[in-house]
Amino acid sequence: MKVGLVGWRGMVGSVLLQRMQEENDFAGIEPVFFTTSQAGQPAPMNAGTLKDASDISELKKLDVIITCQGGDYTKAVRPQLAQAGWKGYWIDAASTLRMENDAVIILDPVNRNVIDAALDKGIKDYIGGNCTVSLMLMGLGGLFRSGLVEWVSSMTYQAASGAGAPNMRELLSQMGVLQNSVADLLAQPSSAILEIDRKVTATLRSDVLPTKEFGFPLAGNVLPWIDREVEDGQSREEWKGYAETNKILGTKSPIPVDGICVRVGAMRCHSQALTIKLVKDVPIADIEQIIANDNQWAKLVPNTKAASLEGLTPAAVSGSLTVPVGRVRKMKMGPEYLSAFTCGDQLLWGAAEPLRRMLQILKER
Ligand SMILES: NC(=O)C1=CN([C@@H]2O[C@H](COP(=O)(O)OP(=O)(O)OC[C@H]3O[C@@H](n4cnc5c(N)ncnc54)[C@H](OP(=O)(O)O)[C@@H]3O)[C@@H](O)[C@H]2O)C=CC1
Ligand SMILES: N[C@@H](CC(=O)OP(=O)(O)O)C(=O)O
Repeated sequence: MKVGLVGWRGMVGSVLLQRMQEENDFAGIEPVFFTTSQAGQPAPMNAGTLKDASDISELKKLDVIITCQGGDYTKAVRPQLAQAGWKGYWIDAASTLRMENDAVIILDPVNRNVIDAALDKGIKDYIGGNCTVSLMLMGLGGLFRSGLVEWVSSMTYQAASGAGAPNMRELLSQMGVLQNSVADLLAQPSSAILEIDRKVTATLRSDVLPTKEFGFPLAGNVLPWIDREVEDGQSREEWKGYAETNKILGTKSPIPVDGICVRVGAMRCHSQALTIKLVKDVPIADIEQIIANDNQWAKLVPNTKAASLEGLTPAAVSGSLTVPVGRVRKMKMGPEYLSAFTCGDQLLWGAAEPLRRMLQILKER
């Protein structure tokens, strides 16, 4: 199987490559590495030289193309390949094709049935889902698939990495500038906290903080809008919650999913606080079993202070495939109202992992 890799050098692509190497996914495939900017330079893994990612005649030779290059690349190249009669499989991290009728959103621990049915039908485009949606479903897919969810409100706490590598750097730079602005006062245990706070706030509001990427301070702040405005006052990130969840699950009658998506100063893990309206009163022990037994990555965290602070945070989860789900309890609104909190690495299950697993599914067929 000849597999083309486009965007392997970027942040998502590097995580993908690393995971493919860890899982020995290169066994049985012939990788061909592409670039939009460095054609002719040596490819990784001694795989010859980098090919031009806009060269349709080279791309046409491939059985599978995996791209993490971004939506503009998808928009430019996928139609040209179709026009050239290419019949291979297209596996993509970008959102461009997700909602197309002849594309599937891939998250195989949750929707392997949908993926298999699409492969049987001859569908060729397999697209990774939005990170927030994928992470919610990795944690709580069991509840959805057991038909227990009437609706979900998801309030997110999304990491800087979702906005890109330069944004992660900017967050850290902002943290450094804030710390420096009060370093002398912090060094004196007797200094007044309100003086420290006043200086930090002045720095946050000044133009000394680097804000080229986010446009605003993220360190010491939260940003209650992600992506562009769509309709009804929603952000596009919030819109994806409903659209992509239902497409991934292949629901016949859509389950309402809505909430507010917020950027916070975490590095690469998205967290979400969920209010779930169940279709009926289900004992909490049964709910915990459904969550814990759904897939090998979802991990139930006991609803205690110690366990939550130990295991249900970006600091605990970063770099791991585990998707902890905790704070599971019935809410005061009534026995059908469930709260939960989940956290996951948005570059792994939120981006790279579903892509490499899709390639494995193709190899098995
Ligand atoms: N960031 C995220 O959380 C998620 C992103 N996605 C999708 O993946 C796409 C890529 O995202 P992301 O990986 O963050 O993008 P990056 O900006 O990290 O990488 C994209 C491309 O930029 C080029 N590039 C230019 N300079 C550099 C450099 N110094 N180091 C590395 N690459 C460089 C590379 O292309 P070349 O080698 O051709 O020059 C690379 O493939 C997004 O557009 C989005 O569609 C999907 C889910 C989550
Ligand atoms: N929008 C996400 C990251 C991302 O790339 O999402 P999508 O794959 O749906 O474009 C975030 O900012 O956290």
